[in-house]
Amino acid sequence: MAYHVLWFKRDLRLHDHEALVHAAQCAAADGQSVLCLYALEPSLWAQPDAAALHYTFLRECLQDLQTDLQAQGAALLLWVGEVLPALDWLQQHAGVAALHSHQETGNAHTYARDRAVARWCRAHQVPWHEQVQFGVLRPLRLRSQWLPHWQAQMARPTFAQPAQVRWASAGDLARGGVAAALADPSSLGPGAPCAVWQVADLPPASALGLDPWVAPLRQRGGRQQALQDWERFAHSGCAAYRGGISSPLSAPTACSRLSAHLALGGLSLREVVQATRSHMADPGTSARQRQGLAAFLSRLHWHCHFIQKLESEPALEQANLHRGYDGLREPDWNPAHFEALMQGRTGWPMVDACVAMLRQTGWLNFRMRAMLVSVAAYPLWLHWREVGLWLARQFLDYEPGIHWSQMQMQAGTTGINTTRVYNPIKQAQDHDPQGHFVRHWLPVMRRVPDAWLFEPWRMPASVQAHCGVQVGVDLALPLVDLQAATRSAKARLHARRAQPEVRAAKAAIVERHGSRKAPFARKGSSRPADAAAPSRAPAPPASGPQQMALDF
Ligand SMILES: Cc1cc2nc3c(=O)[nH]c(=O)nc-3n(C[C@H](O)[C@H](O)[C@H](O)COP(=O)(O)OP(=O)(O)OC[C@H]3O[C@@H](n4cnc5c(N)ncnc54)[C@H](O)[C@@H]3O)c2cc1C
Repeated sequence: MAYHVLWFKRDLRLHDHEALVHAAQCAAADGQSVLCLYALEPSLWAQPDAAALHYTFLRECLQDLQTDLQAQGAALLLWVGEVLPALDWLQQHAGVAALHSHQETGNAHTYARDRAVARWCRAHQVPWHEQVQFGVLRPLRLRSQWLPHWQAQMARPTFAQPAQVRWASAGDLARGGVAAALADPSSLGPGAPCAVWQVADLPPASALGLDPWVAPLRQRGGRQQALQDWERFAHSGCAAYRGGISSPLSAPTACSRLSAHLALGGLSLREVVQATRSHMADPGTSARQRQGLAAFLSRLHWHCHFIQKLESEPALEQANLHRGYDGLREPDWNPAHFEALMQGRTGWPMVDACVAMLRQTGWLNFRMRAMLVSVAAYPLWLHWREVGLWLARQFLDYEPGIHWSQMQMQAGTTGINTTRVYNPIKQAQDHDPQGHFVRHWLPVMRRVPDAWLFEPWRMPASVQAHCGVQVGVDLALPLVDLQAATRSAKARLHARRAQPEVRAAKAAIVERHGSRKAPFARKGSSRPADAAAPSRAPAPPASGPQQMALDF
């Protein structure tokens, strides 16, 4: 018996799972069964953006998936090894009628792996049916096609889990010899992969070579948790969304906290978009909640808008989007600055408190992420790539398409965005005026008097002695003079930007990656433009400062 292999990737759910629906239809048509496969690929976990934090969350997602599959009588084959040997092995022991999955816009490693899988499928004449995940278009020939595509994808009805699926059950696999062969390690070859049937039997993070640190206050993964998080946001959090998402004090509850669930697919983006719209249309939803949901909906556009950039330009994970910025920061890499940033010892309390929060929770709101990158990229003059790898390992919701596009945008190397520099002292004054946030995450700041909250390094020796805080010992001194270093960084960036060849190359980037239309009809409106007829012609590319303006 050959199987329709349903390869789960970052789509760990059964609801609104197009690849599952398609696999079930194909299996029903040719009298075969659907075999569910998840491959825990050691090579992927060896990449510099991987962390035990992600792995722990993944296991929780897999656990929910396995429970849901078991309730259907389906087995989940957990292959601990690379995908190609898994396919080889299944082909040899059972036969692969077809491979079914969602399209993935991942990192360079998964991109190369998917190309290898495509070659394998061609060589073995196995059809690979890849379904669209998110509102990302492959291939995107014209950027103006993107918004209509996003709208059409989000308007499609969600896929209910098919009632009748011929699943490969544990019993079928045992009878077909697959389970028995898997139980016999010699059938898998020397040194190599193994397969388990229970998530609990997956290897620990250390076996994958991962640093064991896992943020103790992180969010939990899995479909059930994702649904609970959505319910919390839809019924209480969203009322505080507008106005609440900028301060790191209010953001943890005002934001949806759905990003990690979207990254591993515990929720489909479409189901979130549709649930948001129906909640907005519900007469029981207050005006304040509706405003919050409308602003949230705009972020769901941005989700795919940014992933589309990586889909269209896979190199942006490693190289400047605008190659005219090559060599700008590279020669000046300062390991001491980077180390101090990672340790939360920059000397700017708001920055150091964010690093502490990130380490404990695996999450920061958008503004604080942007501030961290801005501090790294301007006054500390660090190249975005290493900083981005470090942050990728800290963010529970690491999504390569959003992450690398944002890293470059905040570092000023896209060539099409206005330079945005976040002053960490001003951010503290605006978003943590009483110092509740910094004092929570940096206990030493609790001893610093209010008058010195924003610039504690200026405390006179007598004040330091009085409050028992020695600057340079208990609190780091700022690594550089903020104003002077920022001014010099901006001047260097702008000098590069002014070069004729750099200016000349900008238009092509706007054409390929620029946003075409703000998701809102006008600023302040609670009516999302995406509610308009999808056939409306998109506006011409924006190239001014509003290009990437986010309505914070
Ligand atoms: C340097 C940097 C790196 C980032 N890396 C990631 C990442 O790896 N993964 C990730 O999901 N987000 C990333 N973001 C975007 C944003 O900070 C997070 O999506 C958001 O903080 C997640 O919390 P939330 O789900 O509560 O967001 P909400 O505000 O509730 O937003 C809902 C969803 O919209 C999307 N979204 C929100 N803001 C943005 C944005 N600015 N750009 C694109 N999509 C957005 C996310 O999918 C998010 O889950 C990054 C931002 C910056 C500045």
